Amino acid sequence: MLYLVGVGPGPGYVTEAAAKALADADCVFYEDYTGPLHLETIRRYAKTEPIRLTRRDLEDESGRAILQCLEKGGRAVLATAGDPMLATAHAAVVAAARRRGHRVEVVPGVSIICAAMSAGCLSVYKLGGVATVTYPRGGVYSRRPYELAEQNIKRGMHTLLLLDVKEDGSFMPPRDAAAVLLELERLEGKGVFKPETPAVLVHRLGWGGGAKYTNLAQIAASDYEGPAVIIIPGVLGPVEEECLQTLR
Ligand SMILES: C[S@@+](CC[C@H](N)C(=O)[O-])C[C@H]1O[C@@H](n2cnc3c(N)ncnc32)[C@H](O)[C@@H]1O
Repeated sequence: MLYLVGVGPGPGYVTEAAAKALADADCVFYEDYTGPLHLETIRRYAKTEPIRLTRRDLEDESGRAILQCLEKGGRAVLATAGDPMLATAHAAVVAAARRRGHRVEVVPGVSIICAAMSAGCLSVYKLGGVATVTYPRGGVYSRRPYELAEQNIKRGMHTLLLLDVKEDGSFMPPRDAAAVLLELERLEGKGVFKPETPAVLVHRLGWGGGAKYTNLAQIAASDYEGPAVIIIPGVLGPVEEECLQTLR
């Protein structure tokens, strides 16, 4: 049996279901490339030493170590930060295990997507598509955040932007993300990401950070560290507006 276990955005968000899955497992694997994971928390519940898997182990090797544990009849856990299935490619691990006849249970965790909407006072009813702000690869910028925000804004929807993970595993700081968005504006020129564009910055949630209602120019000049998300609000309702003013 394989359990995909989400342990939430930071220390202290482990659910009872997650704790039980960790305690009952014969093999505990974790990955920390889709979000920062508090290893001491995993160790507190697991009865075996957790084994770190890289993106390559999971995406190119199809999680072979996990399958080996399952094939010996063991109960395996793959623990991730946040929710194990939101904004990750772990559905492939689920599919690979099920194809081999193993049962799989997903133990949902508090996702940064939910946590950021809550901390940022924004209604999930108006959440449009989600995108990731990435560093240019080979000098080329992904235009996805721009295109998506443009569509969402036309529909009055909020745009939640996750931020890139660097090669060394560290998280893109918000100032770099704002700089990328302003550069996309320079390339596209449709007025989607202007310096004065209002933005909700949610940084290091669960790790002593918080939420701030600000704009892209101020984020670009800030020294907040990642991990973080930036939400570009759509049309605000009066309650959202009132609550956001408390985050200034
Ligand atoms: C690829 S997403 C994975 C989301 C995760 N599966 C979840 O459901 O929470 C990872 C991104 O979420 C954001 N993130 C993760 N943890 C965060 C935190 N504690 N506070 C703010 N943003 C966070 C960062 O933008 C990071 O690059």
